[in-house]
Amino acid sequence: MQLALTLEKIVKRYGATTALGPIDIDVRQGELLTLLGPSGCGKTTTLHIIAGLTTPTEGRLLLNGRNITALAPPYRDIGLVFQNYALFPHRTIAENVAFGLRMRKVPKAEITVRVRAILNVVGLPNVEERYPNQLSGGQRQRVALARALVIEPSILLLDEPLSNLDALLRKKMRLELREIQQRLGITTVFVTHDQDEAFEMSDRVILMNGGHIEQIGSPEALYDSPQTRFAASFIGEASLTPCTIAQVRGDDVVADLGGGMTIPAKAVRPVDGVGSQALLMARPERVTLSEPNATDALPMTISKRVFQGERILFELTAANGHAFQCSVPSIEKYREMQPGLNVGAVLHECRVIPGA
Ligand SMILES: Nc1ncnc2c1ncn2[C@@H]1O[C@H](COP(=O)(O)OP(=O)(O)OP(=O)(O)O)[C@@H](O)[C@H]1O
Repeated sequence: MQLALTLEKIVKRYGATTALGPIDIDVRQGELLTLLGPSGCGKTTTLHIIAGLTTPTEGRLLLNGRNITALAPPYRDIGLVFQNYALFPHRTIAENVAFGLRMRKVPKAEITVRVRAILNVVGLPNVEERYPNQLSGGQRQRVALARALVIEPSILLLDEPLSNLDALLRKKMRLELREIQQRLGITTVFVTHDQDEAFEMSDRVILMNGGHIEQIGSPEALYDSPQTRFAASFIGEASLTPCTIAQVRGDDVVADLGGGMTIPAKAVRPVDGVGSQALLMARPERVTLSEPNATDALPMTISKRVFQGERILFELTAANGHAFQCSVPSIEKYREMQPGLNVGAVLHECRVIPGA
C-alpha cells in the first residue's frame, strides 16, 4: 500500500481552544477518502491544513514522502474545489481552467491542448468561449473540477463541492465525480456532512466528531461495525439499547435486555466477558415481522407507523418497554398493519458495542 499523504499528530488550536486533534491520517495512493461528520467536527479545518490555507499548531504533513508543513499553497501540488465554484466571472471558461497553468508558466500552445482535454474529461466539450454565468450550476462545478485537475495535482481536495446543487443534480454529479476520480486514479480527499454522498463515493470514510477521529473504515465497515455510540447513531438509522452480555463465544454473543429478552448478536470488538455492559445496535431494515407467536420472534406491539412512500417505518415496543425501529417495503401485507397490532419481531444481524 503506497501512501500519498500523511498527517502526523496534527493539532489546531485557536487560543486556548483545541479545534482539532491530535489526528493521524494516512491517505492511500489513488483512493477517495472522505471526511464525514457533523457541523464543527473539524472537517474543513483538516482540509484547509492539507491545502495550506490553515497552519497547524502542531504536527507534520508529508506529501509523497516530502514534508510540506511549511510550504505555501501554490507550491503544494494540490488541486482544490470549493462548494461555491470560485470561478472568475469576467473570464471565459478556457481562461478560468487555464489559470493554474498560466501561473506555472506553461507554454500557450500546451495550455490550449490541456484545457481542451480536461474539459472533455469532465464532459464539457465546446464551452471554452462561454462565461461562467452562461453555464448551469452543475456545469460550473465541472469547470471548477477541470480547473483543479488541469495542473495534474498529486492530490485533489474537494470541499463540499456538491452542496450548492439541487438534490437530483447532486445525485447525478456524485456518480460522475467518482467516475472521473477513478478513471484518472487521482488521490482525493473529500469533505461532506452528507452520509449518502460519503457512502456512494468513498473507498474509505473518516468519521469525525468534536475535533477527533471517531472511526476510519470502508463505508461497509462503518455501517456494519460502528465502534462507538456516536458512530452507531450518526451512521444510518439504528435502535440503540443498553444491554448486559449473557453469553460469549468468540465474537458471537447473547445480549440480555432485561425482562427475559435475549438477542443473539456479533460484538464489534472483544467484550469484557459475561456480565459486562454494552450497547445493542439493531438496524431497522434488518428487522422482520411475523405472527406474534412465531418461533424465534420477540413479541412486540406496533406503537407508531410512518408511511414513507417506498417504505414503511414502524416503531415496535416490547413488553419491557424497549422500542425498536423496523423498516419494511411498502407492500400490501405491511400497509395493513396499524398501531396497536401485536407482532413477532426478529432482529437480524444485531451488533454489540462493548462499553458504549
Ligand atoms: N478561525 C477560527 N477561530 C476559532 N475557532 C475556529 C476557527 N475556525 C474554526 N474554528 C472552530 O474549529 C472547529 C472545527 O471547525 P470546522 O470548520 O473545521 O468544522 P466543520 O466540520 O468543517 O464544520 P461545517 O460542516 O459546519 O463546515 C469548530 O468548533 C469551529 O468553531
